[in-house]
Amino acid sequence: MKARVHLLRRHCRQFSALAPVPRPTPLRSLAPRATTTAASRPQSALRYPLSQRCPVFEGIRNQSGVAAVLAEAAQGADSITNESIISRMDPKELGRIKNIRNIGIAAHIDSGKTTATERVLFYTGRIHSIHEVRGKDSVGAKMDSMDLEREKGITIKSAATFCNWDRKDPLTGEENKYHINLIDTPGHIDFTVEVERALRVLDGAVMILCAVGGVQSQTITVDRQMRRYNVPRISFINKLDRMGANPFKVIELMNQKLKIPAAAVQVPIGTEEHLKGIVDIVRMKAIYFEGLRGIQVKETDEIPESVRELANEKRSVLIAALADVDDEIAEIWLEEQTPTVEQLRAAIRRATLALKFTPVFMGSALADKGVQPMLDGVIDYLPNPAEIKNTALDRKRDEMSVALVPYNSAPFIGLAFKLEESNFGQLTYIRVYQGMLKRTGFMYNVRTGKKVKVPRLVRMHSNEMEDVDNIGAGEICAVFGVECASGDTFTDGQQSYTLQSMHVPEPVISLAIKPKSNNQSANFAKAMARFQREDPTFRVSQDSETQETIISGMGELHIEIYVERMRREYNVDCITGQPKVAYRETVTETVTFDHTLKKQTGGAGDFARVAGLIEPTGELGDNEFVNGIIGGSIDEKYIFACEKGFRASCDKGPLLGHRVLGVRMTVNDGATHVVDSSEMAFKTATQQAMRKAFKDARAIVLEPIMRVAVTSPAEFQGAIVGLMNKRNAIIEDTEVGVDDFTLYGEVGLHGMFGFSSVLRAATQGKGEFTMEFLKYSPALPQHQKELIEKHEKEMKEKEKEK
Ligand SMILES: Nc1nc2c(ncn2[C@@H]2O[C@H](COP(=O)(O)OP(=O)(O)OP(=O)(O)O)[C@@H](O)[C@H]2O)c(=O)[nH]1
Repeated sequence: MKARVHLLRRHCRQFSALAPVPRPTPLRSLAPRATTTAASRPQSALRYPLSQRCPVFEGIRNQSGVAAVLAEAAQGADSITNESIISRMDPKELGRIKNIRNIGIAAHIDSGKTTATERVLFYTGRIHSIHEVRGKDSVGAKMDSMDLEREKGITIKSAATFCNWDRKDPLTGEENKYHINLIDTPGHIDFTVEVERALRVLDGAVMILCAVGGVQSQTITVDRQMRRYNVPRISFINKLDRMGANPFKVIELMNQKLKIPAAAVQVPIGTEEHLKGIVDIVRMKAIYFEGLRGIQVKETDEIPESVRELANEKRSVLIAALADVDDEIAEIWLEEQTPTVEQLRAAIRRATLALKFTPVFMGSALADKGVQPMLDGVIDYLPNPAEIKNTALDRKRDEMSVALVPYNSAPFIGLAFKLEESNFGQLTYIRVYQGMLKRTGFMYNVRTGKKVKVPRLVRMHSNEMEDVDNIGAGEICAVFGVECASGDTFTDGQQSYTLQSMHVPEPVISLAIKPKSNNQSANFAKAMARFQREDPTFRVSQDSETQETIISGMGELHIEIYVERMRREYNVDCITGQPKVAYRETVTETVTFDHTLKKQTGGAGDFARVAGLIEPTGELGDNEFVNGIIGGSIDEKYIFACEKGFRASCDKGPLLGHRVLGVRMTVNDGATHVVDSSEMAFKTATQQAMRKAFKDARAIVLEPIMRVAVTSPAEFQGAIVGLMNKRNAIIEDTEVGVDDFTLYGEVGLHGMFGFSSVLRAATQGKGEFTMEFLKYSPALPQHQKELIEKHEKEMKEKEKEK
């Protein structure tokens, strides 16, 4: 089919460009044929007796309604389709859920996420005036509620809000009030976990791109994250008012660099300072934004002469792109017909939900243009909660994946995806997947087995909240006073289901930290505990030798922000050490060991003999301990001590004292003394054996390799390449734009400390860079040698001090 479509493309493009704008006919059905993870098993699965496949649900066969749907969903994630769930939904509930959208806004730094969200809140009547990010009125945008965010003009924490969008469908004339739960996420890579957790619980997303910057490094990261969680998206090219804005170049880059086909559903009427409005090329209408802050949307059939040809051309491109991903449009095309507006709109929705396509909207949030049609796009093309297949794991059935049913009348299942300390205690954000959450009701924490009361239930509006009595399936809310960890599943106590949590990246840098004065220790400890609870990428540990507190995070900015928050929010000034790279250690060869610990010089002695081998596991992941003892040469209780010794050695590797990755130890022989052997002796013997064998097994130091993107005006190209070469970077790609230059490469993290000031100096403050963890790789031999020598010297000095 695809090949034929390609062959006919040129001919059809011509045809479509000349075709008259079709007259809208009543919309028949906008229901998608396929959804993101829509199951393929047909409903006829119900013909088989349930008890044959799932004894748990034996007896439920005769039940009808919700029980039958739940039983079917419990057969496995693929046993039921979203259409089947929706078709049997109570009409009132269906009416409610069809009008809900849970969406996130994600993009590269400074693309205008917060600025666009501010407009969304204004146009939906949630706020009554617009304040800009770094605006002259010093108020700051609603969603950047922290002082630090307003001062720095960056989003640090994702913020949730909700709003209602009254919409009259232009094709059917149907009027509806849509309830939109919206999460604005930070753009900076150091706060990427905020994007991860938002995407984990949202049903759809708006990806914002800059009309000048195009596809930037962080756009690629966000693209990856959206794919990781199967999140359908619409795209919005912002900043059309900027000099050099070129939305079609951006779409070309999207098609080249992102792994999802994209095509415009709008074209601009003018760009830069001539931006006047946009043309909706699905319905072929010109749209202008008038009145205070563009609040009045004026639509006309008169497309300005200057963009008429462009609009026709881009409409053909849109149809061609859809024909590649949607059979219905492909067929229409092969028959040399032009799809109707209804067919086009339905195809865009189908393809978007099936993750095969992203429709591209455009405008300028700052110039108050294009935001309302983008909101209409959220309604038209992003899924309601019932159109997304959400799954859980059944702990009673070997973690089998089962489907969740977004009915209010189903048993409650929710995920705590974000925690925040507030003046009223811990605030826990929950996405309700199934059933209802009620104020003063009870829920059970699956991890701890504890029953907890829900004393207060709220909807969040940035840092403000609105009390509610209950929250239905498919919605997002927050509860107060519930002790839990981020990623915990809550149920009604009857279910054995758990929800998979989000991906948490490993921290890559760490530094020693302590309060300046001792009387701040209590506050310091409080702050540490809170930050750790709220942010899974911020870790706190204690160095067992120096007793120093070590904090680890995703980058210099991440750590800097926490140190600053400690000062502002807890009145604790801190002294920090130099940032350190989180190196790792591993072995590259298999070696055997046979080690005896023997201290038997009068009185109670120590005796333990351990023998076996250590080897690489083949993956730089968890370490493994294997009990290979046959015949009882080491007693079972001492084997456990051996494992403890091995794990302790892995926490503090023999080369540098950094964590060990990917090592397997097998203990297959040993000896025990009736009197002198003890758990302690076996633990110590294993540690000693590990220390020696580790080095014999050609141990190496691994360092975090970062994926780096550096952008600056083109004149600094040479300087940037020089800076990266000096850091032994592998330069993967360079891009020279009209007047800017971007370099993509991989660099060892240790070379990147202090890079922001070096870059600033080399580019007159005009260069920018982003970096994110890519992988662990062996450090260069010379660097390894230096690190090991330095570590050994420090250890000797410490020894002397003792
Ligand atoms: N010219 C122009 N500037 C814009 C537009 N939208 C936003 N900006 C400016 O771009 C800067 C960044 O905007 P934000 O809304 O903070 O961007 P963001 O994506 O939320 O930023 P982070 O969350 O820090 O990544 C601000 O100075 C805005 O005023 C636009 O449409 N046109």
